[in-house]
Amino acid sequence: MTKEPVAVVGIGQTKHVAARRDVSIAGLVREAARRALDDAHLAWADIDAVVIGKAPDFFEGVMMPELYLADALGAVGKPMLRVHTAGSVGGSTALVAANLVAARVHRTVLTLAFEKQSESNAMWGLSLPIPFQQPLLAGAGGFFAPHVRAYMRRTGAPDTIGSLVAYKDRRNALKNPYAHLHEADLTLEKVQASPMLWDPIRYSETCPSSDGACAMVLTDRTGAARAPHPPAWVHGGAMRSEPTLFAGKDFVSPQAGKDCAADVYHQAGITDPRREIDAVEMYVPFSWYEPMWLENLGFADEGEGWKLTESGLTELDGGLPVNPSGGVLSTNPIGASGMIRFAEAALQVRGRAGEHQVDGARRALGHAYGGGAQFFAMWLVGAEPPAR
Ligand SMILES: CC(=O)SCCNC(=O)CCNC(=O)[C@H](O)C(C)(C)COP(=O)(O)OP(=O)(O)OC[C@H]1O[C@@H](n2cnc3c(N)ncnc32)[C@H](O)[C@@H]1OP(=O)(O)O
Repeated sequence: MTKEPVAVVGIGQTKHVAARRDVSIAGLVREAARRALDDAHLAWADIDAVVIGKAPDFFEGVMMPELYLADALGAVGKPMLRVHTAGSVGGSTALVAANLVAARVHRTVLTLAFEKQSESNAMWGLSLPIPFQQPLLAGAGGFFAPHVRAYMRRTGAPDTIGSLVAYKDRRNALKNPYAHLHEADLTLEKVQASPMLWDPIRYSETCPSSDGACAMVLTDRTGAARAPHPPAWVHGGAMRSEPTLFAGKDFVSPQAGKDCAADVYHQAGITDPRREIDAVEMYVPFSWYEPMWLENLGFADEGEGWKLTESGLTELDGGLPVNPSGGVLSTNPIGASGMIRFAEAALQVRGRAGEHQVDGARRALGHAYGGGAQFFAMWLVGAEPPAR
């Protein structure tokens, strides 16, 4: 039996900020969900199931928050499911929801991901005291900085690349009203002069810690036909995982990421991603991950990703715009960040991205990764229904 085509008919985000002190976690998720329903012109009663995701409970210090969120998300009396794959969870959550529609288990599913990091401290939440480990592994930046160094050494990339990415993404964020950081007076020189946090990652080359939520309404062909705005259609979606550490693990370009991208392209009939994909929302928490993922996702040959960044190809008006929304570098409510990438890709092909719209975007890739670069989730969405 063929799969049911899956359409994204509703998208909602909160305005991401350092601290949403005016709402509880329940209030935060409800705000995003309400906006997604409004976009789809649907009511809570139209939703058959809810799939929710967030990163580790350690981030807010609230154990299993989903246990009390059913009411806020209109899920009382309906199936509700939580997904967890660390930082990639927003992407995996959307894929689990999409698969429920594709398998005809449910017709219309609300999917949502969130993080309210102001209620904890992600840096120290991510510095787990594992016995016999070197003690200076401070936060995600401390973990990923050596892999960035390895990339620079392997490729000979000049040390200006990271600042070019950061400057681009922060300027794109100025066009996105939901982005956390709006630094109108930032210059490339200021990025390059910002304090070094985790060598070679500077303050302006790292993501902030954000409070935020993102929600989407996914539905079948019948639901899409009733939608008030053009839907985004899922052409391919995949997840892959690998352990944090194993002999031969390539931290610069993990095999699981390559395999995940290849699977998505195969499902979507993409043979030349650089030319066939119009916009990419890629999970870049530290700026150097843009050239690294350009290679991992098959947009550039190994060792060449930084050249695409340097050439301006990934700018909003370039041939392959990367993170038109401002990306994770401008907004990082960790659990929600993967879903924001998926949602922003969908906004692009729906033609509803506002000021950060990529002209004529017909196919876009949403990408998420998490853990020790070990969980990957991606989807490719299009303006037209899938041909097969
Ligand atoms: C899979 C993954 O997602 S891996 C990534 C996981 N996430 C991280 O590692 C988070 C990395 N970031 C951090 O740890 C912190 O944001 C730091 C260290 C960069 C800054 O720490 P703090 O100064 O304590 O940040 P805090 O959240 O209190 O924010 C203070 C102000 O600085 C701003 N800010 C925070 N980070 C940044 C940044 N990188 N660049 C510019 N401004 C920033 C905030 O918006 C806030 O401004 P506001 O008061 O006007 O809203």
